[in-house]
Amino acid sequence: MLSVALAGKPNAGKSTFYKAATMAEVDVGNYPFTTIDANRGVSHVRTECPCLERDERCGDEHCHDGKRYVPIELLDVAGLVPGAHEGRGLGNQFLDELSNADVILNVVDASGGTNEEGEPVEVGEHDPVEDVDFIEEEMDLWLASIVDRNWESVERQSRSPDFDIDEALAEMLTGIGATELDIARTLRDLDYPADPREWTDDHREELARDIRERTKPIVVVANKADIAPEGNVERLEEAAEYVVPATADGELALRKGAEAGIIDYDPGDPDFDIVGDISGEQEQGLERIRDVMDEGSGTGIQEALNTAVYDLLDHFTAYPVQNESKWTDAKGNVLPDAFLLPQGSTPTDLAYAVHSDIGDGYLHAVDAKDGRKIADDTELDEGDVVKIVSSAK
Ligand SMILES: Nc1nc2c(ncn2[C@@H]2O[C@H](COP(=O)(O)OP(=O)(O)OP(=O)(O)O)[C@@H](O)[C@H]2O)c(=O)[nH]1
Repeated sequence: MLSVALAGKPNAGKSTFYKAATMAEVDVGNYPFTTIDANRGVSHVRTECPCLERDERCGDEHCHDGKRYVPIELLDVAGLVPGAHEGRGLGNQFLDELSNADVILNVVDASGGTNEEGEPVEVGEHDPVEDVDFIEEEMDLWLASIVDRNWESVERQSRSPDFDIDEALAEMLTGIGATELDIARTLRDLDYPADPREWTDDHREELARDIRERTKPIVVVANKADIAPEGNVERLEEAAEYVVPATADGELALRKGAEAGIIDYDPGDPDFDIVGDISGEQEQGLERIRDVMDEGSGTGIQEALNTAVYDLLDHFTAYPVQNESKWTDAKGNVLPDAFLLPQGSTPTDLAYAVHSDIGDGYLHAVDAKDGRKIADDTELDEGDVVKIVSSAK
């Protein structure tokens, strides 16, 4: 499962985001409990279900009337303060938790109501743009320290006649999610000496920064947009490439309201309806949330997760089925599974995502939308429904 990590200063709203995004709004068959442990839970990205192209909706728990929720893992990493990579506030332990993440959501307090240490100050007093750079810097320095710690070993290996720097670096960095391809691409972009003993600190820092950018891309969540002074969100949008204005508090209130049957809302909806009895005070609170939703893409929580997975990681959703005309599995469930795959994935990749035996026994695939056989090197697309024919049982 893809893994998305929430990072940021203390009090930026990570736990609120996490609570809202892992609430059991949609139960997904294989993952009945949304919380795996205290700070690791199941959340979802939202996409359009292919059942919208048919007369009937799938009607089960992961599809809400054509809104399809596909599981991902969400990690809530405790607040990071400047100097985290040197261990300040247990920061290096927390940074290590990012090793498993495929993409980072940097939750920033866009209201400027918390200082660089995450302590409360007057709203507008702190410049949230600083919090964009600081997380990147701490992550870069954390990675640089991993490279430093292991450099002696690379130097030692370099004395061997069959030394290969790509392999040595890949071995060092697979733990933080770097592949040999990431390393090869990074080394192609860097100007560096062939002998590791001639590398300077600058070479190592550059390597760390480049690998970090490749393996831990960042979406900035401009949280507390409901109370952010004018211009703050716009300045954040200028400071980083991917910025999503959000209200984590707002999303939590909406999900709780939906659970209690007071409001009609599905995660990621651009708006909500009040359908139950509520007090004047509650209504005022909900209208403030609506103001934020009107400005951006809903509360921003679903949008942030979707941006991370579909835009930054460049994944798409494919649906394997066993019966290509009914789009069902052996038990008759319609579109029972959805898989997130990187762009460029083929039917064989989908087969392997389903199960390694299905992948090993792959014979051919059929596009369930038109019933035609798909060439093995076809790049699948968002919403493809595919029957895989495999010799595996
Ligand atoms: N106004 C407003 N307040 C928010 C929003 N999201 C979270 N908060 C508040 O911000 C405070 C901090 O939120 P948390 O979720 O505990 O922050 P955190 O980043 O997890 O903090 P640490 O656990 O210390 O790292 C709480 O009082 C939240 O209610 C929001 O969208 N708007």
